[in-house]
Amino acid sequence: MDCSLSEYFKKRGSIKTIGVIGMGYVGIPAAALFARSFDKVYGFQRDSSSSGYKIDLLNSGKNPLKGEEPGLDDLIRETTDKSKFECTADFSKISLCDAVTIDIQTPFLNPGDLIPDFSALEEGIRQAGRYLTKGSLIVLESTITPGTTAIWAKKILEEESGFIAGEDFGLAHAPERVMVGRLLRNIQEHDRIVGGIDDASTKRAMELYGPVLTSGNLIPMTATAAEVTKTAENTVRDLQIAAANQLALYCEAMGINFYDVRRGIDSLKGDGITRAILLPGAGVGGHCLTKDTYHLERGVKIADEQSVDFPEGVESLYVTARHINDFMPRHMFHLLKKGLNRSVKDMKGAKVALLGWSFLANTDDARNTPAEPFYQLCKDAGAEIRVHDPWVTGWPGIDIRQDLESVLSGVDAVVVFTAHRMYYQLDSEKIRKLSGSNSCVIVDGRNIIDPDTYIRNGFVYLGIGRGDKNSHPL
Ligand SMILES: NC(=O)C1=CN([C@@H]2O[C@H](COP(=O)(O)OP(=O)(O)OC[C@H]3O[C@@H](n4cnc5c(N)ncnc54)[C@H](O)[C@@H]3O)[C@@H](O)[C@H]2O)C=CC1
Ligand SMILES: CC(=O)N[C@@H]1[C@@H](OP(=O)(O)OP(=O)(O)OC[C@H]2O[C@@H](n3ccc(=O)[nH]c3=O)[C@H](O)[C@@H]2O)O[C@H](C(=O)O)[C@@H](O)[C@@H]1O
Repeated sequence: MDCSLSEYFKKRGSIKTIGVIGMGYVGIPAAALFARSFDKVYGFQRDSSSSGYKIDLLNSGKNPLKGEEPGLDDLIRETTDKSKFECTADFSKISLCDAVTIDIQTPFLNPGDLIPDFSALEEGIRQAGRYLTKGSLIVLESTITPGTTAIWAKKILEEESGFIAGEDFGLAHAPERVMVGRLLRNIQEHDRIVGGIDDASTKRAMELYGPVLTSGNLIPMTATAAEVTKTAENTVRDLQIAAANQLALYCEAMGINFYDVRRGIDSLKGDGITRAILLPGAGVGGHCLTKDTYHLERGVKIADEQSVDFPEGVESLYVTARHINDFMPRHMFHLLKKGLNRSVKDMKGAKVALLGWSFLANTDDARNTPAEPFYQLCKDAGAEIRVHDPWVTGWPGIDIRQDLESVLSGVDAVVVFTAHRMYYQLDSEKIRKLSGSNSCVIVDGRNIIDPDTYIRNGFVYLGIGRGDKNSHPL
């Protein structure tokens, strides 16, 4: 009689060798941290044209991720030097692993139809299924539609392996909660949601994640609850940002300073009073908040439980929040137009400096950057737009420069899209001289400059949420 899954795990003993599929922003730090706590980690990366280069780079001890990631360069060098972390495209080595985690991208090509592009994820899961062994554990870390682990992934793994999940191998979902710029710290310090398809899988997954946590705690639940937790926490964050963006648009319309209102609202303290007025901005980008709402919405739609009881004909609050956040680059375009009108210049032919292409400060991650729709609006309106970013060195079809002075020389307008550290040092006098204009427009999408300094220096200032300054006297 075949033993139970728990007995398989017991026979195999403690987890020693781990596989991580997908060497990206999540997989690389995850693999490096596992390598510090366990005997051996294989980083599985398909040898694709866009990412295959990472295999040799990582094996030479180098970090493919740019941007500031404290501790990651050293950890990669240390673990590869000790041959504890090895990157490979040979998926057969999955058969050597006691546990395999999957960190592959899960984008939506067109959120409108709620169909995610799971093609890459499916390929990775099939590879895992092909080579997994009895008594191993498979953990999906990618952010996925609720219901994916226990239904879709389970089916594929069983098809490929001929084994049964929950009997021959463990299966769980343990979502990553990292933020670019603090990847290592977040993996170690955030509480870790661990959701197995059964108790034995959950317990085994806790053995996998426990050793890498420093201050974080393990939070066990079911696989589907873990999927809802992850997609919902990003959905709620997106909603909070949309609330701040909508309030900022109202403050602009009413001629008041959003940041006065925010300080006022935050002053109300006391039991049970919680509030988090986040920050309005030029838009919401990244690989997660732009898609996880749609994973949650899809999860509700495909769940075979009873249909959701919701007000007739009312759009989901969460999808409305997505629309508000996706509107912000267009609002930035409206502010720019207003500024150029005030400095008696046409958008057509205007020279515009766009500062910041990445979606987040001090990183090279520009996926779903809100700067792109803004760039397109300006181009379609006939403006000549130049892009600066200190971290993003290339983007298809966009000339991104690292020389700020060349981007600023002779411009009619400067638009701040990303709060990169270096932009806090922008000098209004220097920009005025470089632009050569006595009425240069400056649009602050991240509240990083002081309006009065620029207004005193002859700029036409506009800022998100700054209704008190956006119609200042010239
Ligand atoms: N980037 C972030 O800050 C966070 C991302 N996540 C989630 O983690 C998942 C991964 O995201 P990222 O690491 O940012 O994506 P990424 O695009 O940076 O990395 C994915 C990696 O997997 C590789 N890959 C794709 N298909 C493969 C296959 N079949 N076999 C082997 N390798 C394959 C890609 O070449 C790439 O190197 C996504 O679901 C995302 O939503 C969750 C939290 C934070
Ligand atoms: C619930 C939560 O905090 N989720 C985090 C989020 O991190 P992410 O890398 O997407 O960065 P983020 O700080 O949410 O910023 C996303 C976007 O939103 C914008 N943003 C952010 C905060 C704010 O007050 N206003 C604002 O406009 C940022 O400029 C950026 O363009 O999504 C990550 C993910 O899931 O990838 C997740 O791991 C992180 O913990």
